Amino acid sequence: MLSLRSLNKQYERGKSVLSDVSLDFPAHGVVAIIGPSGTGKSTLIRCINQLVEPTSGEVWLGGKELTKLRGAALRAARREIGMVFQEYNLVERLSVIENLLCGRLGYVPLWRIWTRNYPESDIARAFELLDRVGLGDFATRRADALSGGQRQRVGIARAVMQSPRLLLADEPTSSLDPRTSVEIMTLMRDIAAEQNIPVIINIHDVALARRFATRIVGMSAGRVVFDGPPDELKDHHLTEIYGGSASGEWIG
Ligand SMILES: Nc1ncnc2c1ncn2[C@@H]1O[C@H](COP(=O)(O)OP(=O)(O)OP(=O)(O)O)[C@@H](O)[C@H]1O
Repeated sequence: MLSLRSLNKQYERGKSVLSDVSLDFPAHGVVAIIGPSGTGKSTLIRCINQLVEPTSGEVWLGGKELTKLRGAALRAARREIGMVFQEYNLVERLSVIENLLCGRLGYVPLWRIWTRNYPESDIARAFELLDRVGLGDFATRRADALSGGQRQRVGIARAVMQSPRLLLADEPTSSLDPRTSVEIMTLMRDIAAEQNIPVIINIHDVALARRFATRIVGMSAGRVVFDGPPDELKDHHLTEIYGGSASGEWIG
């Protein structure tokens, strides 16, 4: 479904942030990408939807090479990839329901956005999704009056409004308390399964990755050093990914 071939990224000449990353992702399931800070996880996720342009290598989604696309063709391909952000990226002064409708931005003509004249079917879908993420009573509330967990629920619903074939999440729980983090991971896993799409999540918390992922990709210094199911991720892999740690407190 999604295939990364020999991806390399250098923001500065001679300094590789991603080195020869090749991964194939299936059409279902939760893949967690783990690794220490600065190891290139966000860069990898952003190379998938081309928010970051790889220095070399290929990204294929559903038979299309995204790395070759430009302009309107790239925008159309990006619509098929939903993204959930650590800091939610909501439009703070807009209502919750309008934030969801922003997920249709790539699909409806701009005049409809400017005049806030969305198709009835989009509005109905937005209300349906709001109910699904447990915020049915919050439609008219401004985004800046929500808690972090509620914001992330809106972020997830907005991403699903795009009708994506793939969901990416960049540290979606880093700003949340442990209980809310579990709720958000549960929601992402379940909603992706309901939509029949895969989800790829960058995550610092190894315990959450183990609990929710069907597959874990471990990165170190821009390279993939582990790729397998959670029960195959052993302490020596974690040592390779994170380096030696006396406390081992990150081992979930
Ligand atoms: N736009 C940029 N320009 C230059 N360097 C960048 C840019 N974005 C990221 N980097 C560098 O690339 C490296 C990898 O960053 P990246 O954000 O991908 O890592 P990460 O594993 O997601 O880290 P974290 O877990 O802390 O978010 C870092 O050294 C970072 O400083």
